[in-house]
Amino acid sequence: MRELKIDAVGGQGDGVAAGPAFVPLTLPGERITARMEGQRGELVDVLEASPDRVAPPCRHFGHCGGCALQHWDIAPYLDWKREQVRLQLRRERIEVEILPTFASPPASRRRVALHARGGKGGVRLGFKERRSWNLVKIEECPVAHPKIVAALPGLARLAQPFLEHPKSAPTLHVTLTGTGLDIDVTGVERKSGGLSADARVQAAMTAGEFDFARVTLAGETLYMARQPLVKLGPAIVPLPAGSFLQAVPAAEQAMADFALAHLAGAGRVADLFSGVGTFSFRLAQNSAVYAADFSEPAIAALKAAVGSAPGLKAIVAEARDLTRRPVLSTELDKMDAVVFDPPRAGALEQTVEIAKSKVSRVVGISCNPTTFARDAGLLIDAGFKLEKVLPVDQFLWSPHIELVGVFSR
Ligand SMILES: C[S@@+](CC[C@H](N)C(=O)[O-])C[C@H]1O[C@@H](n2cnc3c(N)ncnc32)[C@H](O)[C@@H]1O
Repeated sequence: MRELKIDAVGGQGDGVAAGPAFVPLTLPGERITARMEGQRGELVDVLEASPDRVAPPCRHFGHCGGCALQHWDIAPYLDWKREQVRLQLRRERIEVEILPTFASPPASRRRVALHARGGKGGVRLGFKERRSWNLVKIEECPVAHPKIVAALPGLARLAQPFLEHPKSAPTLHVTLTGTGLDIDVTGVERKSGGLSADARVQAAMTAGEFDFARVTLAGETLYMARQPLVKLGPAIVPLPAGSFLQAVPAAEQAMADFALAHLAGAGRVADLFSGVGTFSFRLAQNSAVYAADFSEPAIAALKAAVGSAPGLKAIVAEARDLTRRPVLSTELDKMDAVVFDPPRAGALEQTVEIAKSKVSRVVGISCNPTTFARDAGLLIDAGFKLEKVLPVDQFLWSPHIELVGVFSR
């Protein structure tokens, strides 16, 4: 057992003391005791608590790996997220105005991935434990939308047939859409014939009983009462199974508002890594849009939704791998602006082309400040100024941070 003084909260959300020693569930300024294993510790006791320590709103907090920072008052927690963005940008020697973090409200997350395990007491449905593969059975979740929380008993029933093979470890990817819950199940053992006919029927019956919109098995439709639809700006989009969707509608809107404010008056905009058109449809209210993403189902859904919003400017969408076949600088020269929103790995190859082009306005949206800082560095070297950054707290009480940065030259 060691007594430690916590100096800061590190990038993974753990308290950090001299050494370094990392102790989860602690806060800057606290004196604590911890049981240490190497550099990692488990909190035993808080001897002197921070004035910013608050009672966590969820009874699962501390065990559940979904949240790391519920014990921190919201203002210092949001400042810490902003500071994480500043630190990552500083590593690339980028100094920029960073706005206060946009805060997603509790109970607003429309997407969760729930793991299911069998056992003597029946199906357990929940999230992974902190630093373990064990499962915490979830009965409440202050982050998820109440309609998802209310559906937990039905989702546990739905998981049952997917556990028929002892090697299956199903994950239910649950999305709350405008027409009800859309559930894509992965982690089901495919050998020995895959899911049996009986299990498929049982899953479909349960889906009907609980009025789920659709159930798919790694993208294959097992049951569909209604096409899952999402409203993205002015458009209504048929969501492909297992498709990417921003986790919190309010955060999505904040990102879109910030991006669009920078692009006023742009005649043509390229929306790269467009997904199903989260930003494309909003952009197309004022600008002609070229959208590209390597997911063919996402591009098909985007195209199918164009007619749902009258009065939009032209939208052209293309399934394209932007790592292997980035949109070339010569193609981008015909655009007035570019929006890019890549996965965690960033958009190195595509950014090189943006940098070489004549485009003068760019918006970068990212779920990884480290790769964003790298890509931003390339644009700055090519004469862009990173004007402002908006940190977005889309994954409340987790260490994840998203951001939008606007560039001009
Ligand atoms: C963070 S999501 C953003 C999607 C969309 N902008 C939105 O907000 O809903 C990243 C997108 O990048 C796409 N993607 C991943 N790797 C890609 C690649 N190599 N080329 C093109 N698109 C890719 C994914 O299909 C996904 O739609």
